[in-house]
Amino acid sequence: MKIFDYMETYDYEQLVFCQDKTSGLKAIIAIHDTTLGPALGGTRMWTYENEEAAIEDALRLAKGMTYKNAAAGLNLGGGKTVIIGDPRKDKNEEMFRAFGRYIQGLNGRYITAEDVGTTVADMDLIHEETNYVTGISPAFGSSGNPSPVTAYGVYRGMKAAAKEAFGHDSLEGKVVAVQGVGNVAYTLCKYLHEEGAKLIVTDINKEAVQRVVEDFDAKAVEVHEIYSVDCDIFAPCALGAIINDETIPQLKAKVIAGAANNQLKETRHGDLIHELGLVYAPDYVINAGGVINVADELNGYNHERAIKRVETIYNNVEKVFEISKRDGIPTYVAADRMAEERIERMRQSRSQFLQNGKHILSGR
Ligand SMILES: NC(=O)C1=CN([C@@H]2O[C@H](COP(=O)(O)OP(=O)(O)OC[C@H]3O[C@@H](n4cnc5c(N)ncnc54)[C@H](O)[C@@H]3O)[C@@H](O)[C@H]2O)C=CC1
Ligand SMILES: CC(C)CC(=O)C(=O)O
Repeated sequence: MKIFDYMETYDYEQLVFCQDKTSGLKAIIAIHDTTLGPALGGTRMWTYENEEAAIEDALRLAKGMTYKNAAAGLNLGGGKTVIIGDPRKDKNEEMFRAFGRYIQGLNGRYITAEDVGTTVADMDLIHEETNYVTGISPAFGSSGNPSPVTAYGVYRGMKAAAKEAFGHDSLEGKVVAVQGVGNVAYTLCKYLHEEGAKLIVTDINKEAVQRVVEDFDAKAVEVHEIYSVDCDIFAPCALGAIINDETIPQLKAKVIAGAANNQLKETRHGDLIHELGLVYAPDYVINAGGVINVADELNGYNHERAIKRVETIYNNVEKVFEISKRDGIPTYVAADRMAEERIERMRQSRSQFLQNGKHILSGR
């Protein structure tokens, strides 16, 4: 990968490599765009096949955060971190504190939160070194684990997608196939079960599967079977790139609505599902609940206010479908358009106060 070419093509601002020999920290912070405000996005810890895969993941996820935050109406830019390592074996206190010092060094350009492979306890360790971290323990007046709120947003967005596909937003009796039943999807399954949906689930972690089978009467299938099961809604809630050439022909669902980031392997897969008439709720629109929740901390956390804002995911998904139908474009393009237009509007309105590159009041 030619890093500067890639950064220039997709307009990335900054890529930071962090290394600490004592703790074993190897982290990559990607900051995509800070037009709307400081870049906010989680820290993922994962065992990447190689360094290039880690860099690519950080870059793709950071860009997704720019679009997610913009589409959710937040005054925040997009960034993300990946830490290379096995979250079950390689974590230690020094690692997260060293990482916290790197974040502090960015002086507020990047604010972190948890993501796959990291926990509230890890965020608390980062917080020992910097205030530019969200989703720390509620004891600090923070919002804690974002996953349950992400799940609520996905549930609301799924209802909006069901309305588009089936004419009403009730999920009672609908069969939902859930791929990956970790932090977000466990709570999502709870909402779906409570509404009377039937669940088919899979996960590489057998204990996680057992939990939803027991708690929510879900039917378990093998990992490779989840794409082809008879269902109304496919909810990808594990990792990205699962909408691809191999999986699309297998899908029986009419709706795709789930929590995973970067669900489309390539943009052409978004075109393909559109042509096939599938109703796709774009990933970063439907899974914005967690970031909306942690972003609320920046104003002094208020749970009710945050949840009210998460409710708007329903309307945002509806808006995407409207733009898609109005302009005859796939929903992923409609979502990008919605986000890009907001960023551009804000860029323009800010420039009203600039003359020759300097602010007209402060002269800076
Ligand atoms: N946690 C949050 O608040 C947010 C999460 N997301 C995204 O949602 C997705 C899920 O996040 P979490 O629930 O927090 O992560 P998690 O790590 O708790 O859950 C993911 C689950 O997927 C399973 N999994 C991994 N590969 C699999 C495969 N090939 N087939 C089946 N299952 C597989 C894992 O075993 C795990 O149980 C991720 O893509 C994440 O980036 C997006 C927005 C916010
Ligand atoms: C987990 C969130 C708080 C932020 C994030 O990184 C995301 O939405 O993907």
